Formats: sequence, C-alpha cells, structure tokens
Amino acid sequence: MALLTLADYESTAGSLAAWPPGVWDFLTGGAGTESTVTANREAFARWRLMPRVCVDVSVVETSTTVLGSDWDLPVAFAPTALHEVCTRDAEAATASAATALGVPMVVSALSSRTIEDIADAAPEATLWQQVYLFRDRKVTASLVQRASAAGAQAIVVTVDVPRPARRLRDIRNELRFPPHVQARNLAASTGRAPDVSSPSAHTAEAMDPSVTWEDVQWLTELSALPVLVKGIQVGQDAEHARRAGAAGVIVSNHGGRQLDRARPTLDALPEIRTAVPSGYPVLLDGGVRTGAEVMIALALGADAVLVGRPVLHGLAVAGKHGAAMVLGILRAELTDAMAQSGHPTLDSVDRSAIHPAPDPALLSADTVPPPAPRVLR
Ligand SMILES: Cc1cc2nc3c(=O)[nH]c(=O)nc-3n(C[C@H](O)[C@H](O)[C@H](O)COP(=O)(O)O)c2cc1C
Ligand SMILES: CCCCC(=O)C(=O)O
Repeated sequence: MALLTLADYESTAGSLAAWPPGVWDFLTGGAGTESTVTANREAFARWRLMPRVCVDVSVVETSTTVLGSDWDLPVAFAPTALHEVCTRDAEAATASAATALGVPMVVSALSSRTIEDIADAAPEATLWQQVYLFRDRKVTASLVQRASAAGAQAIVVTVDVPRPARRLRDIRNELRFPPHVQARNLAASTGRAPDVSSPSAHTAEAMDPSVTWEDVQWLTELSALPVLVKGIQVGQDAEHARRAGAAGVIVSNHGGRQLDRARPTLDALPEIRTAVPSGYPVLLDGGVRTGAEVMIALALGADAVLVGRPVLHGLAVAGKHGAAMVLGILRAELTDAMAQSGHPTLDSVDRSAIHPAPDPALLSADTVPPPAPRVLR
C-alpha cells in the first residue's frame, strides 16, 4: 500500500514486528485516560477552511521566517526522546531528514546521540537544543553550553514536567527500554550514563518540581542563544515567559502525555496569541497531522507548528527516508491546501481563512426541528 498520509505512516509503524515490548504504547500513549491526546486531534476538526477563488496561485510559497531564520515550511521536528528506539542511526537520521526538508530539528535533552554527533552527521541542519531545568542546574548549563559550541541556534526549555505523569500503558506494561537505548547527550553533561530504562523513574529523579519563572530567567541569561519556553497553555504564562526574557513560546501540552484533561493546544492558542505583542513568536504542537491543519494553526495565530509522533513513525518505517517522507507529505498537503484555498503565501493566512465547523450537537435529532407533517388529502 502506498503511504500517502501521516495516518498511513502511523498504522504501518504500529504493525511493525520489531518493537520491543511496551515501546509502541510508550510512543503512542499519554497521561491518564488519554483524553488530551484525543482532544488535541479533535480540536482541528472544529475548523473549516474558507477557500477564496480567482487568486493567482500559480506559484505557492510555503517558506517562513522564525526568530530571524528562514524555514522552507512552517513546521519543525518536536523534541522527542531516544530516537534509537525507532532507528539505528537515531537522531543522526532525524537531523538529515530535517536538513533535506529545510526545517529545524529540536534535539531532545534525552536524545540517544550527543548534540556534537548530530551536528557532525548533518552539518547543514538547523538544530535547537531542548533542555529541562534539572534538579542539578549544572547539567542544564552544560547542555546549553555544549549546544551553543556545537552550533545550535536556540534553546527550548520544557516546563510542563514537574513530575512523572500517570501514563497507564507504561505502568501496566512495566515499561523497560532495552539496555542499548541510552540518553547519550545527557550522559555527556552528567559524566555518567543516566538510567533511562524506566522513563518515569528517571523523570522522578532528574526533574525539579520547584521550578519557577526565576529559574527560566536564569536560563535566558545563561547564554546568548534565544530561549523558547515549551509547555505554555495559558495566556498569562506566555506573558510570564516573555517577561522572564524568553524569545518565544511553544503552546504545548506535551502531546497529552503529562496532564490528562488539559485543554487542547489549538483551543489555547488564540488566548496565548493575544496575551503577547504581535510579532512575538508563538509556536504550537499537539495533534498536527495534515497540511490543512498546519494552515488552521497558522490562521489561529501560530507562527509555525511542531510535529512529534509522526516523525517517530517515519523513522521506524524507513529511517531517515521515512522521516523525510512524513515531512514531504505535510509539505505536499500544505502546498495543495494553500493553492486550493487561494493563499499563494502564508502571509495572508489569518483568522479570515477559517470558519468554525457547525457544532454537531446543534445538528442532532433533538435540536433540529422535524419537518412539518405533510397534510394528506
Ligand atoms: C515518545 C515521545 C517522547 C517525547 N520526548 C520529549 C522530550 O524529550 N522533551 C520534550 O520537551 N518533549 C517531548 N515530547 C513531547 C513532544 O515534544 C511534543 O510536545 C508532542 O509529541 C507533540 O504532539 P504530537 O506527538 O501529537 O505531534 C515527547 C513526545 C513523545 C511522543
Ligand atoms: C526517558 C524519556 C521520557 C520522555 C518522554 O516520554 C516525554 O518527554 O514525553
């Protein structure tokens, strides 16, 4: 079967026999009832595109500028841990795919390869380093310093993991990664290989539940690199991040993996967009799976989006080619949606480009009046 959509990649990846026990559930799952994983996706279904016609779309331009750098697509690779569980070349493969498509890759603090190795493997890649404010701040500082020396262009600090989440699939599966899966980037900053065989035990040990905006400010002053705060879900927190010196925010609920029943990121986006000055970078992740959905996120105020799980599906199906194919599908779909809706560039994609879908409750049998009975003669 031809793999034409991100959903095709997901189902093909899910049916691979090679997954170690529990790993597919780890990638796919979320916290608690997984209501937020589902809600992130469903939020996109509540919007429709409003096609304009008789606009010259003979040339469609998907490129954009974020934090002063040019991206071929308004899409980046979200930071996801341990790519070695998906493909042997791990983040070296992901970085080549990102380079091929002209989009940035956010390297996880828990990557299986060091930032130096990733930069060597893909010298042209635009790399951003994701970090946590670990209990041991020296580890955070070392990750930032090494990323800067390796040529990374920004730091992303993830602030939505105060403690391990209740990920029921992982608990039931008693998830343990195979021993070859290692967090080498972190190891290079801690001086010893951290035990990540149980993600939740590692999170409990390493993450700091006492983090406040003062710590974010400390991080923004640590290096010359711009810092984006990832995990913003409320307008006021976007403003806190900006005041703490952040160069931008990423609207994210960690793909529904931390707080079950958190609101979908797309629903939070308009509030966050209006809480910060226009021109201040606002990115979004969570449930983006088609090019039309990229347009919807942009129309609601995102400068760009990030994709998480689909990249892992691509890596698992066909290594770097698979990750590049996943992004290639998003590019083809976005280009098509822009052309079909009369937007030759992304500049014109604003709130007027979309319309709320009718509320299904209003269409139910209870609320739509039945037709008047016919009078029979
Ligand atoms: C397997 C997996 C590992 C992740 N690891 C990290 C991580 O190390 N750091 C981080 O900030 N976010 C991490 N995330 C969250 C992603 O960056 C992103 O917020 C989320 O996956 C976006 O949703 P999507 O998967 O629906 O696109 C991870 C997500 C997944 C699925
Ligand atoms: C040891 C890896 C845990 C990362 C993860 O699952 C997440 O951040 O969602």
